[in-house]
Amino acid sequence: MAFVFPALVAPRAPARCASAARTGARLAMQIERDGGSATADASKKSVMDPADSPDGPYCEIGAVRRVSHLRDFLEDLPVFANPASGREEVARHFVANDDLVFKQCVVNALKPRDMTMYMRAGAREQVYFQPQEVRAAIVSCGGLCPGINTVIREIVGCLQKEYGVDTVFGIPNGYRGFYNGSWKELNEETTRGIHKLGGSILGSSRGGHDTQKIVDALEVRGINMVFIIGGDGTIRGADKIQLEARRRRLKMSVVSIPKTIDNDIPVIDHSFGFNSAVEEAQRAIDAANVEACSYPNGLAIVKLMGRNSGFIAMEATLSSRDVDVCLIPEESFTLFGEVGLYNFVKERLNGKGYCVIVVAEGAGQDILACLNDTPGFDKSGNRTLSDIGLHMANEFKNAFKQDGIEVSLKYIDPTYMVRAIRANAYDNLYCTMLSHMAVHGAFAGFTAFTVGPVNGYNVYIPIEDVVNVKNMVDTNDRLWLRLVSTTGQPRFTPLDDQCEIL
Ligand SMILES: Nc1ncnc2c1ncn2[C@@H]1O[C@H](COP(=O)(O)OP(=O)(O)O)[C@@H](O)[C@H]1O
Ligand SMILES: O=P(O)(O)OC[C@H]1O[C@](O)(COP(=O)(O)O)[C@@H](O)[C@@H]1O
Ligand SMILES: [Mg+2]
Repeated sequence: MAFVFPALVAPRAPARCASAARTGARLAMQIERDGGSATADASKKSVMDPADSPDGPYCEIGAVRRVSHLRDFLEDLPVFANPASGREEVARHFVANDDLVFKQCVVNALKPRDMTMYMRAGAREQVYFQPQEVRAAIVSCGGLCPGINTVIREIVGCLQKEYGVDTVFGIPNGYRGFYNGSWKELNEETTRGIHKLGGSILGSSRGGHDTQKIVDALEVRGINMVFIIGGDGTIRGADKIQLEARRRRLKMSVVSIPKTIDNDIPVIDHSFGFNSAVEEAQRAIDAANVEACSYPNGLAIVKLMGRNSGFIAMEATLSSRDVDVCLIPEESFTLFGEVGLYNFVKERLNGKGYCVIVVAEGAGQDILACLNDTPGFDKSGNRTLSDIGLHMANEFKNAFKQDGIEVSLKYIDPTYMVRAIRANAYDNLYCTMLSHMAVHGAFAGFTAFTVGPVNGYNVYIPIEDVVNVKNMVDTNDRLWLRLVSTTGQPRFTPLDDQCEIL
């Protein structure tokens, strides 16, 4: 089978391409030989000369991000036909292991292209589990996020309805529940209607990850598919579980379903629940706007979640358009001084008559760090944040009083209200696709992977690609620049500091 990419016109390749076509062909063969668990590592970049391309137009080959397969450490693993093979309407949508999705889809024909490719997610023709042997477990960890229940429901639904699996357990209260809690059987009945609920029917927690105890519990109960819903911390925990399962040579697919309200997981387009959160955050901004414009010198501050990444604040601001200033962790600011926020607020009150500020909870932590002696940490080891919104409100209240200016100041903190809602229609659909893809990946024998959309296509991503990098707002990107042009906010840092940051 030829390994052919959709034609992508690019400049004629330089001389180094002479052996590249051979490398490409080698890569194609390797993928084929491995039954599709694509084996090229990230360093294997190569370029195919147009003259050598069987397809005519120029194409480039390389950098397929490999997803681990159980066969990598278990020899002679039996392979079976997908139980849905007999259903023509399903079988025609089987995804081949050499179907790939480019990470970078917008290219400049004259510039080098990031050739990273991910394996397209979806049901495979060949599977490595028989439905009757599967014993699956689902756990949710870390902070809540709209859509967790939809994910739980859809994993159960896909396992049981699409593949005919009997046994699916729900693990209570996060990682600790594997070894310290009563597991609950999940099925159509116990998951009916849960996609309309916020939170997680399984419960969640921070801390409590004990790799040995978790894998012991999984081994004792004969679990061979583990679906782990959680954010960056959870994914690091999932990585440890899969490594230990591999060390013990267990036939166990460990699958991460990325969850975060903060949208801080890299590679994927955005995380589930984020859309619902932005929608809900706007309600708080609406309220702030009404309060601010209804009183003389109305000033409203809305604090939104976003520990290290200000995506919710940025997108809620951009979609609301009623915001004067948006502050995110990615851009430092000063409250006072010539270029400080306070002066800008005064200008808006003088000009427009009122002012609305949106602040992500992780913004301005450097300002607060000077006031706190020792930083705190939660049970997962995340630094606990001081309340920047409240601090700003108090500081401004005092400053206005000192300046003899009467203001009507309202501080709105809807953080948990934004996080605890049910998923909206968009996220319910997103979670459905995501969960089904996770199940298909596990049945196909893949492990140590996470799943999510890249350029709109669901793909399987090696866990190692997402564990140590955070997705953050790029303040040089056009989305942030658009926000700045909407709000008209300047940089609230002295020019010297700006140079340092740049
Ligand atoms: N480095 C790590 N190794 C193992 N487990 C971890 C690690 N970091 C976090 N965890 C576990 O993952 C779970 C969730 O992590 P947390 O940071 O609270 O939320 P999130 O996964 O949403 O980022 C917790 O049970 C925590 O103990
Ligand atoms: O639930 P807690 O412990 O109060 O934590 C709040 C934190 O959880 C989050 O909502 C999400 O954090 P995680 O995705 O890491 O779980 C952050 O935005 C916020 O800082
Ligand atoms: Mg986290």
